[in-house]
Amino acid sequence: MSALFTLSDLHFAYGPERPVLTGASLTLAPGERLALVGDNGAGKSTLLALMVGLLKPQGGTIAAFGRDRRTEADFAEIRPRAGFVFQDPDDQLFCPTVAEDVAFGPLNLGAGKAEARAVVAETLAMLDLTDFGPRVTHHLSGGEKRLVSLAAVLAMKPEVLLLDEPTNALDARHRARLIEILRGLPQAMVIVSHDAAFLDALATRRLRLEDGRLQAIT
Ligand SMILES: Nc1ncnc2c1ncn2[C@@H]1O[C@H](COP(=O)(O)OP(=O)(O)OP(=O)(O)O)[C@@H](O)[C@H]1O
Repeated sequence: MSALFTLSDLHFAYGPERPVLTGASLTLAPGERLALVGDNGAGKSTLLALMVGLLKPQGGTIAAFGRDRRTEADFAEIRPRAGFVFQDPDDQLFCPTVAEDVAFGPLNLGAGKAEARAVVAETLAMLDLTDFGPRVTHHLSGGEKRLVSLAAVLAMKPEVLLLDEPTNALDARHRARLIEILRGLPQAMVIVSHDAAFLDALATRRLRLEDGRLQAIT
């Protein structure tokens, strides 16, 4: 089967002084749970942002879901299909309540109110967050916000998940539950994490980002 994402020879720098990516290439195949590791500041979050067009590479190509992607319209089309769970949930959640945050994506994709309500209930239940719907998002703990940001992305039923440090701020119980949930999902995913045991439990393949390039870890 063809790759979901193919990144070829990506070059990226935020400014002229220090390049972040200097020829990074990867493919993501259906069903893979690809771990992306590397030192702080290596460029892992930057790479995820490039995959969904939040940043534009200065060189190289990005193909996703069978087509080359260049323009903002190309990336607008793939963003709901490649759900990005940000490192910081405060960048993701902006509605007054949890239910509204989780409903936002489905409503934006054209779901009716009743359908969105059903997706919210189903997604919150899957993450053991059944009673969280009416909670004020802003008042949640860091770990709770992280789970709600995952719910908000899963509610869009993406074909690929891009997870940036998903275990940050999670206690042992929720971390174990997250492993169980992710193992049960059919989607291909890219997981950026410094949590080695978490990656051991999930990854089907690993890449290290070092000096701006990706290398397989065997
Ligand atoms: N908006 C920005 N403007 C300028 N430099 C940035 C910006 N965002 C990130 N950087 C720099 O780019 C480099 C790569 O950052 P990035 O967040 O992608 O690394 P990372 O591998 O995800 O790190 P970590 O493991 O610490 O989360 C870092 O040196 C960072 O300081």
